[in-house]
Amino acid sequence: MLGYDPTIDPYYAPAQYAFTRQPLNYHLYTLPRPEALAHRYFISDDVREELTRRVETTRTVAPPGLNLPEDLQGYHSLMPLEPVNTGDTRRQFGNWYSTVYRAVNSKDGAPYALRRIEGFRLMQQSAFAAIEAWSRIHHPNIVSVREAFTTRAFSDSSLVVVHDYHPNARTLYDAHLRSVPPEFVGGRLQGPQIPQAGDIPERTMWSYIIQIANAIRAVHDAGLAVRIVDVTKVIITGKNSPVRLSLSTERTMVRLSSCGIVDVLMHEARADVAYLQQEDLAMFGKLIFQLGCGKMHALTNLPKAMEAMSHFYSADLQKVALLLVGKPEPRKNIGQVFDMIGNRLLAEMDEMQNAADRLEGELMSELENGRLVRLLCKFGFINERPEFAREPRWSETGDRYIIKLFRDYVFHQVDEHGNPVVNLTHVLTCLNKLDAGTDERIMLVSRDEQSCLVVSYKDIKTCIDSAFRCVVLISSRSMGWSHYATVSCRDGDGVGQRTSLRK
Ligand SMILES: Nc1ncnc2c1ncn2[C@@H]1O[C@H](COP(=O)(O)OP(=O)(O)OP(=O)(O)O)[C@@H](O)[C@H]1O
Repeated sequence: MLGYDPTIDPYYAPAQYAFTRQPLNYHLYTLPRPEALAHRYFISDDVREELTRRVETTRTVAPPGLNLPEDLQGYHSLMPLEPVNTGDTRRQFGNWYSTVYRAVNSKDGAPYALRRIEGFRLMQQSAFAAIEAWSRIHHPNIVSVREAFTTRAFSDSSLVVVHDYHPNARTLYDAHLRSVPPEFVGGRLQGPQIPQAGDIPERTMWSYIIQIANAIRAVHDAGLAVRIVDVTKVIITGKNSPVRLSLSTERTMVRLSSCGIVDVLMHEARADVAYLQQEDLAMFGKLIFQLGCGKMHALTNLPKAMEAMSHFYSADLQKVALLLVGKPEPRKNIGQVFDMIGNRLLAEMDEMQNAADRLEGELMSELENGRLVRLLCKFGFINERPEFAREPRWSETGDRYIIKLFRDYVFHQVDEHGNPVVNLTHVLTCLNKLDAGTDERIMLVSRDEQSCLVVSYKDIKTCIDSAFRCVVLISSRSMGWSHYATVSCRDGDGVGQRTSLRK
């Protein structure tokens, strides 16, 4: 591609385990595109990078020596999503040691997030009833719960709860409250980063509040309680960049993770749901104070926390936080939060619709690409086959000679000095016209300039279809498939014909 410099490699090193991968230039397609061209052929670089990173993360494998089970009740390829430590630094879930793994389900081949709680003994099967109730909740701001089981595969008695997997998810704690020591990035010293009150813009705070409140409402409406609304258990699962930088801020998607686990762990305690729902609200209020004040222990001194919040956030936001951490009372419920946030909800809706519009736009620019790839594959299958070399139809007097000439016309253009012309727009235009089979005529000239043919895209399309069907037929015969219906190796308009083959 024009301007492609393989030495400039936007190399991305995944955070968890380093591995080597082939350099991939994310901007490969975008350079030849003139800025003035309104129509864009490919999704934007930031979306492509984000999605590529997700795919890449999904395919990372666990380093050797972790001694993980090969099969865990139908899940394989376990990969820890957090450092697997021993000793004092081990990660805890309440009073239990816990680790989150990614694993692939053998039945559907999809990756899932498995939270393992160590040293758990199931006393009553009914403890899993809550998981069934949770698996019926499908909400954009809740990480879906799939199933739960106990296992001895880790050489102990563990509880495993399976959730949907969101590659590259980060907890709110990691994103906003974790202190980062000074470090060298690309040869430059950066940091330290110490979270401060007011670090998170008010708009983002409202977005978090609305999304989490929305999730809590769905859970309460289903007669359940979240039971753990915590900065380490709310994950950021994606970012929608602004439609236009000047118009809006980036919108971040957050989801409650770890749902259903406390219900199983505390099954025997049998607490009243209304009481637990009040606890959810208090935990939610605490989370707002933590994020607003930039520290975990914000609520140890409420007046000080309020003062810090008042410097950076509106009175409305403070009111919501205060309501939530206030005394539990029967009339207090998550609906009250929505009564208080009125207009902010509309702003959030605007952001969501803008984000949806933008993604739809991105989709539009990729819409034709699958079709063009299929066309290019057809081309690849039929062009330059040595077995056709002696066939008269591919010779200079044969009807399929135009496929060769057309290939040169599309890909092997040269300028007046004989230098290659690399013009993606020309290729895409030709392929689109070919796929549509337009009546437009073009002049195909052989390299030695001895032959010259004037043909329409429709003619070329017919030729390519016929040649491709011929290749498919020969290939299917060699595989023992008998010709069943309409495949024809003869020339003719193959448009709309279907191929069905039977062994
Ligand atoms: N459903 C999920 N999909 C993808 N990643 C997840 C999912 N749930 C959790 N994670 C990731 O797994 C890691 C560990 O999650 P965990 O909830 O244990 O957070 P934590 O910060 O380690 O909290 P704690 O200190 O309480 O252990 C985090 O990086 C989190 O982003």
